[in-house]
Amino acid sequence: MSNFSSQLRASSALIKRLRQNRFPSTYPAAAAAARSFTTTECNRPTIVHKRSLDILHDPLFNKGTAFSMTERDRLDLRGLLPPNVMTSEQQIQRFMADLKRLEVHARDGPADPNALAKWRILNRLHDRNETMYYKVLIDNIEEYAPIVYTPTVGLVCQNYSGLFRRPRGMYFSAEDRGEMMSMVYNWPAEQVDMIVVTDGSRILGLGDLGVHGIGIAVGKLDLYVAAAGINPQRVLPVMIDVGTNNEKLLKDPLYLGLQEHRLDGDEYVEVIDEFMEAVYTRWPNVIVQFEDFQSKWALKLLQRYRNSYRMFNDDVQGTAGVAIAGLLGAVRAQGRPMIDFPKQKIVVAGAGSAGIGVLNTARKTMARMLGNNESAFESARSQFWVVDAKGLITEERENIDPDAQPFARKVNEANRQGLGEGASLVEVVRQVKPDVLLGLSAVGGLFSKEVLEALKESTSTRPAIFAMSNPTNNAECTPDEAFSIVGDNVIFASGSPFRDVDLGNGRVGHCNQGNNMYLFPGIGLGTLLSGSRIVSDGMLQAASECLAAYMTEEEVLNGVIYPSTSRIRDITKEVAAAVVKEAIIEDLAEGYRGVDSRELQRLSQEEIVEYVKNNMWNPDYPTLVYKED
Ligand SMILES: NC(=O)c1ccc[n+]([C@@H]2O[C@H](COP(=O)([O-])OP(=O)(O)OC[C@H]3O[C@@H](n4cnc5c(N)ncnc54)[C@H](O)[C@@H]3O)[C@@H](O)[C@H]2O)c1
Ligand SMILES: O=C(O)C[C@H](O)C(=O)O
Ligand SMILES: [Mg+2]
Repeated sequence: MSNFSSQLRASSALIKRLRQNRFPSTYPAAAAAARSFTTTECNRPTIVHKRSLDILHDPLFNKGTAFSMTERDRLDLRGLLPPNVMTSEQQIQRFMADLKRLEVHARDGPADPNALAKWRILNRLHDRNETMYYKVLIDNIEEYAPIVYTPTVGLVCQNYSGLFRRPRGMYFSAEDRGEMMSMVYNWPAEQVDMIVVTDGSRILGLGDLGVHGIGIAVGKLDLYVAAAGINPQRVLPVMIDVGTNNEKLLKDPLYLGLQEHRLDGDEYVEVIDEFMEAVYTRWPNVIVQFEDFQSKWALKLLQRYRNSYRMFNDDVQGTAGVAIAGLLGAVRAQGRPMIDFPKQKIVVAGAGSAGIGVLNTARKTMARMLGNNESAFESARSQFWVVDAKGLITEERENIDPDAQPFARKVNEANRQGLGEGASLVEVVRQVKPDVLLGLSAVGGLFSKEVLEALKESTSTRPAIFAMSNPTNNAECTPDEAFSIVGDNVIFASGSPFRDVDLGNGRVGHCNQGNNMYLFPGIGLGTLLSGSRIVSDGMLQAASECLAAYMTEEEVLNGVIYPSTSRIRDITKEVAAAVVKEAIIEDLAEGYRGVDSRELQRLSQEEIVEYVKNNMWNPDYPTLVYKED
């Protein structure tokens, strides 16, 4: 038993007795009992008549991270705050550090020097008035998605210790093992539709940010509300804090999470298992989106849970769908039919959870187009050249990651191309002359001048560059670099938003945002409204195909392969409808609320879209009626 849990257990008798203090002081016996715990009049406990979130949301009683563990147990706060208990001095230190940081960022900070300041103002509104917050967000989504979501959300996570004011969501820490099944009941909502959970181990391309990664779950759920119309009262951001391997955070006295190295192996899996069991016990219909788990666990956990729970991994599956839609758009932009996709030579830089997700799905998509059999699947493999931190992956690679193994080039194939194990990205691009260069490496500037110069020799009439790593500084190249070095004709997409490029004479080099935000809200909403117990490959494929088909011929020929963010609510509705339809076709749809599976089966395509639309929450004030308990 850890020191922490033994302290807790020893204090349980005391907790029970202190609970008596809730009696009003007109009860003489209780008042006397209360007095027996106080030494002087001035530290006599304050009587409160609320617990849980009501306490945190009441500025009169809220102590934030300074609630002691015994107080957290007494007031049903366990799990509603990050695990590290702070002193009031530390709280003030964090606040002051944050205040000063704003000045620093205003002088020489990120591209939008006011981004963090805007985030704070929006965040305060979020804390005060949710309906108004989402109205502002929906009505100005193009302007504020980059603030509440990528890229600013990355900066928010990096500075979370200073930005933290009120908790949002739940924290399950390694110290909560054995308690999660009861802790979930500390969350006040009877119904939860969407959970986005992270363990903070790989936040965007920023690495292990530990408990501060909760910001990413909050940002994703903001899009669930704004784009998919999930009711904000039914979303739950979750941080599973199993420690951090970020040495800076481990040494930082102001870090909000557990200051120990990450759990690993069976111990780690047991924590995630316990969390999954707990949330599905309380909310059997919830959908859990896994977000920003390091690749080491992302793929394993997906395989572990995807056949028994309603869950998906956004970085693996959402990203793959968005990338495929973009890759098909790039084929169309060359004036060729989508069915020519299997002829594309694709160099992928990055073989982590996102890269592997894209590779597997792209290969399957090609195989389907080539006849959907074993030999089609085998021949599709040869379209990909995969480069990771150690260079080109071939079968000669020692200790090759099993997930990357299917994409390792045969040695003789590589040699024929003048390449060998570990060849550099620039060599690979020079020799392969690919149609597409796709980056999910988290390395900013990886598509250097040399690499882009090499891409000019592409055999494609219109090469495509996907610099998908986030946030902005981690993009493999900028659209300016792409258009100026490779040429005006290039198709360009990046994970984080950039401005379009002025090519002169009124021509525009379009910068597409190739981000999984175009799919995950629709996948979640479609799964919810279909009532499917799992998120099948077919449902994911339907989502991706819907996004691919959303763009008109004229748009793609102009280099526009993804919709603008201003259309995100519309595309999400369409994607959700495609997911519902596929669930019906696969006989997975069990219905939602008053609509059962038979009724769903009778709906026409238009009626499915209407059904989705009618179930999307809108930011309008409801009429309020008061009733006594
Ligand atoms: N646009 C999107 O929608 C989207 C979605 C998911 C992930 N991403 C981004 O993708 C990036 C990677 O995510 P991940 O989970 O796969 O991370 P990861 O850290 O697991 O994988 C990174 C991969 O890049 C490789 N790499 C590192 N240095 C390299 C180099 N110099 N050349 C070539 N490859 C190199 C690594 O070997 C590894 O295979 C992150 O920046 C993330 O933000 C973007
Ligand atoms: O969060 C994003 O913007 C996309 C993606 O999920 C990522 O991890 O980079
Ligand atoms: Mg992610």
